[in-house]
Amino acid sequence: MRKPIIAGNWKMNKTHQEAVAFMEEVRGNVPSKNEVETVVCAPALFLKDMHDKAESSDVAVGAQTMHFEEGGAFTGEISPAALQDMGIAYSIIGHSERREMFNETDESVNKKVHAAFRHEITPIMCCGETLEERESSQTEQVVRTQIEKGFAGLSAEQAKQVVVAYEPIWAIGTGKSSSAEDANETCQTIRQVIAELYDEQTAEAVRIQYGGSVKPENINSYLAQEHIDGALVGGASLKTDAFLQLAEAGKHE
Ligand SMILES: O=C[C@H](O)COP(=O)(O)O
Repeated sequence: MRKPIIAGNWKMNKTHQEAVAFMEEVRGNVPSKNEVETVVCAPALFLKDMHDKAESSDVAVGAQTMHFEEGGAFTGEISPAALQDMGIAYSIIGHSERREMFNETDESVNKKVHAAFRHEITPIMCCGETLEERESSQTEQVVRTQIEKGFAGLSAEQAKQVVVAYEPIWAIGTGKSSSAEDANETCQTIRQVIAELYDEQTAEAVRIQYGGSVKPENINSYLAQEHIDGALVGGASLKTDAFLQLAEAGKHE
């Protein structure tokens, strides 16, 4: 039985004041982490204060990206050691916006996943196809390559702890969500690729989120699917009431 994981990705939104106020509002109201993991991935500037505000609540705070190096001359970057030092236990890795606008590749994604494990950070590793790739029937091959390269060199024990976020790029922030059945089919492919890389038991343990225009009104249809274990939510995670509804939906998966 895989525990559902609902994660918000705020992207470059909110001020520090708004971020801390959000945590104040949600910290006592999210479902128990024994039933569903709830994470808010916020701009790095706010992480420490959000984490402090969460105290021992059931909502966790995550980063949206991190570097794979321990430290050094990487202007503007955030080290995994710094995240770990602040108590940050999750990081999104390889979001399509990072791949498209900040030159992240399957190779750097793989290095970041390894760095996350060195620092006790759970990687939320993103994959997904463009509209062009989908329309030319390349979805399976694209996702297969992203998973094979992203998981390279991980032990089975590490692989089990990776959270994969399947986000068809054409469904991100567009209001055009993938049908739950189509999303499930690709998530099943992802699980199959992991089974080929490792074994069935490892593949069955990996949690796979769907992301792309998820909101309180449609999350249940995704969570009802066999291979979907949660959601990575952008726009709808910015409002406390919607975020709490999404977290609550995870509880009933
Ligand atoms: O990381 C989240 C995704 O990019 C989805 O964003 P969205 O829910 O605004 O479509």
